[in-house]
Amino acid sequence: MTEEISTSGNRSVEIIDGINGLQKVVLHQHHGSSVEVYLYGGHVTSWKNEQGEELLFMSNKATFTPPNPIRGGIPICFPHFSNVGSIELHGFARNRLWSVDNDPPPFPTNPTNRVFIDLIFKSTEDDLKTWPHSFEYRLRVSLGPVGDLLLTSRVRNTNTDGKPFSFTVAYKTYFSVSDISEIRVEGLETLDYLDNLQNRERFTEQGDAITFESEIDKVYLSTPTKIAIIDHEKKRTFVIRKDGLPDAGVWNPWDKKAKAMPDFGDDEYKHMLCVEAAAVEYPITLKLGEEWKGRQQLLVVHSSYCSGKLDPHIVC
Ligand SMILES: O=P(O)(O)OC[C@H]1O[C@@H](O)[C@H](O)[C@@H](O)[C@@H]1O
Repeated sequence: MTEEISTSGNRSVEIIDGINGLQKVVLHQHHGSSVEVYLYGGHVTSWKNEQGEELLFMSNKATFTPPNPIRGGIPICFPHFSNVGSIELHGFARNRLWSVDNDPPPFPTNPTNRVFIDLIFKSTEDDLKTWPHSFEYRLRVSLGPVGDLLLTSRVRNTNTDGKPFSFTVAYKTYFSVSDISEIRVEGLETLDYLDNLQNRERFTEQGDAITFESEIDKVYLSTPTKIAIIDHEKKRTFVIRKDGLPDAGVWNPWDKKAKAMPDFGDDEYKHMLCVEAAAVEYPITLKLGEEWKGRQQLLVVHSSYCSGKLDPHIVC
């Protein structure tokens, strides 16, 4: 089934059947970049540049079979990130069916030259039994004229009992990298982090860019609004720009954990890195009718990118 939502010039938004018949929305920009987002999980599963190269990692063993999460792309962790209380790891939003939101509340400015889709997720009767709060989670997925990917989340408290609720949230972004041992991440040096491999104890990072030689599972706290992932071999740098998401998870399972994961290839850890724009340290509390907004923009710049300067417009 194909449903064309809009076309303007060479830009288009279509809904088509994806893997296992799960519906996906495909956004195309006029110069050839594209994005795919599954209604299952509101999950961005593909982001391609003008040359058609995939920029996100997706495991060859990923199952697109509800109720399992999809291993790769950008799962949305909500109403909590990580393992808290009785709810499943990383919350239930990534394992539920979202809908197209045909009449979202307006944004302060209308995007020009962008293609986008609005999705909405509300909890099911079953979800209310484990997390008894009504909410509307709206997600706009938007592809820009230079191929940048912008995700905007808006969460509103719609609790009929008038009670506030608190949540944590993350865009668990799996970046595709040439070789993890050659990757550097800039923007997290000297920051405090919680180490999930050491009972979430708090430590302070050294002054150098982050490099990778073993398993990592950390949440960096109060991070800057820009983080760069530098991949020299691919001659490209991902720049994450974020708003409303002060923290950043960094995860790679490395060899032993990779082997233990049924939906992940033994060697795939070499070609992925999760950097997760998040609000974790201080949960967000919303009173009835209040709304929270958090944005992540992903850009790719060439490797002539200046080390130590997080401005993608500066080329050395
Ligand atoms: O296998 P999942 O549920 O997608 O989670 C994978 C990893 O996700 C990371 O974000 C967590 O910090 C890890 O602790 C976790 O193991």
